[in-house]
Amino acid sequence: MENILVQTEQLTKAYGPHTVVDQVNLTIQRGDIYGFLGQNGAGKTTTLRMIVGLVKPTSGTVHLFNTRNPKQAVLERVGTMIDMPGFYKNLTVSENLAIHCELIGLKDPTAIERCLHQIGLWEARNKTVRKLSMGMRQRLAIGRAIIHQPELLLLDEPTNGLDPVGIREIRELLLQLSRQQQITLLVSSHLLSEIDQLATRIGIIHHGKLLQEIDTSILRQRMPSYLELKIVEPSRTLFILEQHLGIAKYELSDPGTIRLYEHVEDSAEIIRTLVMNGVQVIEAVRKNASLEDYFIDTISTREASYYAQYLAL
Ligand SMILES: Nc1ncnc2c1ncn2[C@@H]1O[C@H](COP(=O)(O)OP(=O)(O)OP(=O)(O)O)[C@@H](O)[C@H]1O
Repeated sequence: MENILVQTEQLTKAYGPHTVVDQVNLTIQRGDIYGFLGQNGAGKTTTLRMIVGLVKPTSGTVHLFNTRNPKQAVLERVGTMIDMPGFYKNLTVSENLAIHCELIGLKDPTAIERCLHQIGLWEARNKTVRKLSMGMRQRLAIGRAIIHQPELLLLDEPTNGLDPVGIREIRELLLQLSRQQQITLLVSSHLLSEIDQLATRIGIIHHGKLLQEIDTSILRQRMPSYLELKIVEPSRTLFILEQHLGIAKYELSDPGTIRLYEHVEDSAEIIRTLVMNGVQVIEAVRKNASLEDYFIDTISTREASYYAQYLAL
């Protein structure tokens, strides 16, 4: 129980007739980098808001740090960046942090300097916010959320609106906060590649329902590999695959790309048979299914889901 920082039970939010978060049971353990994945409007922000008490659930409960005083726990042990934060744009980075410390009653004289180093803005401490790049502003926002050294950090779409360099900087900062400061992270995102490179555990929310919660290490072990063929004549290729090789599990992802999920280890034999039958194979690569494949499969019709069957979910 000590290691469970957040646990929701049947957490539900309805606005009028619309249930936007629907009986969500989510668990975050100490040390997790929990990637909370969902498309726009899936219910991520509403769930985060309910966890920290900004929105009252219609039903269900949130347990935070297993404490009887969740409000105090939120103030002292949780950092949040849920709504796009405003800054005093004509004041410097340090001044903005100082104002924030005043507001939250943080008296620690070393807090600002420590925080500036953590977020990589020490050199930029005397710049006005107006002059910062989007990525630097986002780091400052994260700085505000961690200045009181929380154990748990909740970030809603922290890489929204950033360019690839900014995205990488935020990812590195979050990994560093997790590894060096031992902060547990809950990061919502619709950017799958981002979560893929960051999370130790993922939860997939779709139309308000938590469809899946799984450790990424387990997911990676279980993800099927496939052979991706780039070919010129798909119908002829499929005919040969089926008739000559007895392969039935495949996916035609675009007219010139076929993914084979069976007999992947026999790739040399497959290519040889295709070539001997006059198929022009432009490329053949063995790959592991990605988080994106898994996500799309999870939110699509579950009954027809190849991966769900494969993983016995
Ligand atoms: N205060 C509100 N009143 C009515 N509907 C709301 C309110 N807040 C959120 N919603 C609706 O709830 C649904 C879920 O919104 P939420 O912001 O939680 O989704 P999200 O997954 O965070 O998506 P996004 O990334 O677009 O913010 C949306 O359809 C949204 O319009």
